[in-house]
Amino acid sequence: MVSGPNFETIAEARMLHILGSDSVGMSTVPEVTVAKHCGLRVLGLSLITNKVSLDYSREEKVNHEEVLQISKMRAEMLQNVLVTFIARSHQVDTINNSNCINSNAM
Ligand SMILES: O=P(O)(O)O[C@H]1O[C@H](CO)[C@@H](O)[C@H]1O
Ligand SMILES: Nc1nc2[nH]cnc2c(=O)[nH]1
Repeated sequence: MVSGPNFETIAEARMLHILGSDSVGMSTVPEVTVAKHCGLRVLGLSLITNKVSLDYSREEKVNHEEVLQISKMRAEMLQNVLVTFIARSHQVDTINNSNCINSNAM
């Protein structure tokens, strides 16, 4: 994680890569920290929107417009992932609750 608001420099990206990072973001970790502080259970999902450059000779730079564009392109797919996840967790809860009722009845 980098705190932003700027994207990581190539040196920072290289350091993160050497430390074993597969991806980098700005907001997930602070959001999870606040959510846990408030006693919430958290499921983190990250959409990877762009490549991070590790190479000084690479011309392309990360930009916020690209992040927004890819996010818009993937919004429906993410919505489907979430709807499926919520529906399946509800099924698991229902099965777990019915097991509790059955075992209580014995
Ligand atoms: O940490 P993530 O969700 O990648 O968010 C960061 O990425 C975007 C930068 O384009 C900004 O919205 C910033 O908050
Ligand atoms: N730190 C960081 N956050 C991002 N959020 C979206 N793309 C990026 C990125 O390349 N770096």
